[in-house]
Amino acid sequence: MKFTVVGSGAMGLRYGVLLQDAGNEVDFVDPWEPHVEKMREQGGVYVSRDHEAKHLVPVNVFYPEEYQGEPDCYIFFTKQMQLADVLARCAHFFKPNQYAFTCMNGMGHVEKLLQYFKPEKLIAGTALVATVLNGPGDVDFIGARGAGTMNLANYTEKPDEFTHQLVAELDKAQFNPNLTTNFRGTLMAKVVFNSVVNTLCTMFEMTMGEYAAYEGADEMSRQLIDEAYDACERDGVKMINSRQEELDSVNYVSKVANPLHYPSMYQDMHNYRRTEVDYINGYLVKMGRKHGYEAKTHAFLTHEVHLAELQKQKEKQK
Ligand SMILES: NC(=O)C1=CN([C@@H]2O[C@H](COP(=O)(O)OP(=O)(O)OC[C@H]3O[C@@H](n4cnc5c(N)ncnc54)[C@H](OP(=O)(O)O)[C@@H]3O)[C@@H](O)[C@H]2O)C=CC1
Ligand SMILES: CC(C)(CO)C(=O)C(=O)O
Repeated sequence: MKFTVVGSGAMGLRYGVLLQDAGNEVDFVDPWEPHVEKMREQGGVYVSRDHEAKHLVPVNVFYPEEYQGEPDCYIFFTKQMQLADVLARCAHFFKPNQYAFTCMNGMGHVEKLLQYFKPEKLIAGTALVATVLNGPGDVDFIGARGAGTMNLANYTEKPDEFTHQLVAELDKAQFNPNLTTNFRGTLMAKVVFNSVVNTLCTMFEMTMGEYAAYEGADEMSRQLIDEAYDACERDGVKMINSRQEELDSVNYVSKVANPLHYPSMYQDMHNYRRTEVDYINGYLVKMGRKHGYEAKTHAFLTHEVHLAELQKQKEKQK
């Protein structure tokens, strides 16, 4: 299969490099100049696994404006706030027969992708794998090969032949894909997960393992999960997990799978960048408000993260 990764940061590289290893043709598109220039200069991207075995993997990398490839499927992995701009810069090479696949965190991307791709060509999911971009041209895949899991669903909730081929390729690349026919329920499960883990680890500058080891963590997680589910259920989302299963997932992924990982939101804050909080906790707040429900803790946390972003901006200017 032929893939083009759009947004070749940490996760774009993880999906692209492993699909390339599994025998697919993969191109990478990214607008971040230092990153693209570094990969061109060194002849690829340096890939480590859990900070070890750093090696160079050759990749074909392009700026949006110069790209002319014709893949079967695009894989989108920008940050939520970058997507609209990146899509506009890439629009010249999108064709009506091509598929769009993404496992970005948060919500907001679906509507933007539907401006460029037909509903029957859109497949979205979630990835329970941790990846860190150490800097331009240098990525670290956290966790043993094949250890992570992911869910995906068609926007139409009707898998076609292409979807099954995509699942087979993701399986060969050891992403452990699970195809569902519940689009919003699948995506919202990860939003709820991230609204707990990403946000709290960012605010308290701690790893997922440190958070989950705190004796009050279950009570905190449960409060956020309950509010999130109350908002989702009012909006008619059929959640794929029960509230208890969601809490179990927070604990398993934090304690067993990735205890040493600082979630991607922490990495953004730490690097003085904007976070995706408006698309995670903020999204849940808006969803609740549509139905007269106030997800108070999520609203408070959204403000807290924005306050911390402001402080980081001041720190950067010093
Ligand atoms: N990382 C992870 O473990 C996971 C991430 N996700 C999700 O995947 C999507 C893509 O995230 P991810 O792959 O982490 O994105 P990255 O942070 O790796 O890259 C996205 C963009 O951020 C900017 N950037 C990244 N690193 C730096 C740096 N050191 N200095 C300056 N700018 C930098 C660049 O764009 P620019 O210069 O324009 O800012 C880059 O193109 C998001 O929705 C995320 O939530 C989902 C599961 C796990
Ligand atoms: C926590 C994690 C890795 C999911 O496992 C994630 O989604 C992130 O870091 O943003």
